[in-house]
Amino acid sequence: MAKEASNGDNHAATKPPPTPSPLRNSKFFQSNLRILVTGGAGFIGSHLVDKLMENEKNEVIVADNYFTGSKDNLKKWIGHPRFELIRHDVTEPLLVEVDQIYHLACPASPIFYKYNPVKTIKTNVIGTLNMLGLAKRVGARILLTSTSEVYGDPLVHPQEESYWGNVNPIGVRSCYDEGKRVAETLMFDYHRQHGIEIRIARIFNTYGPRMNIDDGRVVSNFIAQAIRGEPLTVQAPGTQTRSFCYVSDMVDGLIRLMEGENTGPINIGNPGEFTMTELAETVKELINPDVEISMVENTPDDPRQRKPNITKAKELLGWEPKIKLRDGLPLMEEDFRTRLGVPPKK
Ligand SMILES: NC(=O)c1ccc[n+]([C@@H]2O[C@H](COP(=O)([O-])OP(=O)(O)OC[C@H]3O[C@@H](n4cnc5c(N)ncnc54)[C@H](O)[C@@H]3O)[C@@H](O)[C@H]2O)c1
Ligand SMILES: O=C(O)[C@H]1O[C@H](OP(=O)(O)OP(=O)(O)OC[C@H]2O[C@@H](n3ccc(=O)[nH]c3=O)[C@H](O)[C@@H]2O)[C@H](O)[C@@H](O)[C@@H]1O
Repeated sequence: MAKEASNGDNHAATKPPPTPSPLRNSKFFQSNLRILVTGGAGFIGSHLVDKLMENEKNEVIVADNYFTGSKDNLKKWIGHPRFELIRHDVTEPLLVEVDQIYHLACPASPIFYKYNPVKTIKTNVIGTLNMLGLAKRVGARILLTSTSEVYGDPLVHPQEESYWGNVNPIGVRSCYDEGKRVAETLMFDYHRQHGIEIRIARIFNTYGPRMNIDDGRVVSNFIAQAIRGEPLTVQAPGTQTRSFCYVSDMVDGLIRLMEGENTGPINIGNPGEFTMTELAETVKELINPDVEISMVENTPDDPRQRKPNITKAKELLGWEPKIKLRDGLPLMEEDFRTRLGVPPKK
C-alpha cells in the first residue's frame, strides 16, 4: 500500500486496490505496460510521452481533445507500433485497458482556462471522475497533475504540502484552482473508498520548448516577444514572484512519483524564485538585449508570490531539479524561432 506524504490526516484506503482487468491474464495479452496519458498532446504531456516511449516495454495511449494541444507535438510517434493517439474529451467516459494513467488533460494557461470556465470545471471534475472510474474498472494506478494554484494567493511562503491555501472560491481563476482542489478530493475519496492507487503532483510553473506561442503564460510570452523584437509585457507591479521548472526536470519528477510508493500530494517544482521584472531582464539579456520592457495592467487574483518547498520530493522521490532558469531559457529559443519563422540573429 502506498505511503501517505501529506498533511498528517488519515488518508488510508479502506479497501485493497481493485484487481487488474482479466485481460492482463489473457492468452494474447502482451507483457508491455500500457500507459494512458490524458492531455498528452499538450506541452508537458508531449514531453512525458517522449520519455515514456524511450522505454521499449511501454505502450502509450494519448487521449486529447486538442483544445490547447496539437498533433504536431506528437508527430514523431504517430504510426509507431507502441503508440496510439485518440481524439477524446475526458468529460466523456473512455473505455481502454491500461495499467497506468497520467491524467494531465486540462487547459493550463490562465487565458485558456478562463476562456470557457464552465468547461474548465467540467474537465477537472467530470474528467477526473471519468479517469478514476476507468482506474477503478481496470485496476490502474492514476496520477493527477494538480497545481501550485491550489495554494491560491499563499499566505505561507514557501508553500509546503501541508498548507491548505488561500483561494478565492468565486473569482475568475476559481474554475481552475477550485477545479483542481475538487480533483484532488476525488482522488483521495476514490483511494479511501475504492482502494484506487493514486498519485498527486502539485506542479509549479513549468517552461520549455513546445509551449504555445500565444499561450499567454509569462515565459512563452517573453521569449516570443524577445524574438519578435516587441516589448516584454511585465504585468504590474512586477514584484510578484514565480519559481520556474524546466520541463525535463518536471517529467522526471512525475515519473518518479508514479513509480514510487507515495500517494502525495507532492510539490514538483524548482525553488529558484524570481520577480517578473527579474525574469524580463533575464530574457532580455539572454535572448535580445535590444528589446524594451514595458509595464502593463495585471489580471484579477494574480498570486503575489509562489515558491515550492520540495523537501518531500527530495526525501520521498530522491528528486530535485537540475536545470537553472538561466540555462533553461536558451533551450527554448530554437523551437520558438522555428515556429515564429524568425531566423537567428547574425
Ligand atoms: N505548465 C505548468 O506550469 C503547469 C503548472 C501546474 C499544473 N499544470 C498541469 O499540468 C497539466 C498539463 O499542463 P500543460 O502546461 O502541458 O498544458 P497544455 O494546455 O499544454 O496541455 C493540456 C492538454 O490537455 C488537453 N485538454 C484540455 N482539456 C481537455 C479535455 N476536456 N479532454 C481532453 N484533453 C483536454 C489540451 O488539448 C492539451 O493538449 C495540466 O493538468 C495543468 O493543469 C501545469
Ligand atoms: O504553476 C502553476 O501552478 C500555475 O502556473 C501558471 O499560472 P501563473 O503563475 O499565473 O502563470 P502565468 O500566466 O505565466 O503568470 C505568471 C506571472 O507572470 C505575469 N505575466 C504574465 C504574462 C505576461 O505577459 N507578463 C507577466 O508579467 C503574471 O501577472 C503572473 O504574475 C499556469 O498557467 C497554471 O496552469 C499553473 O497551474
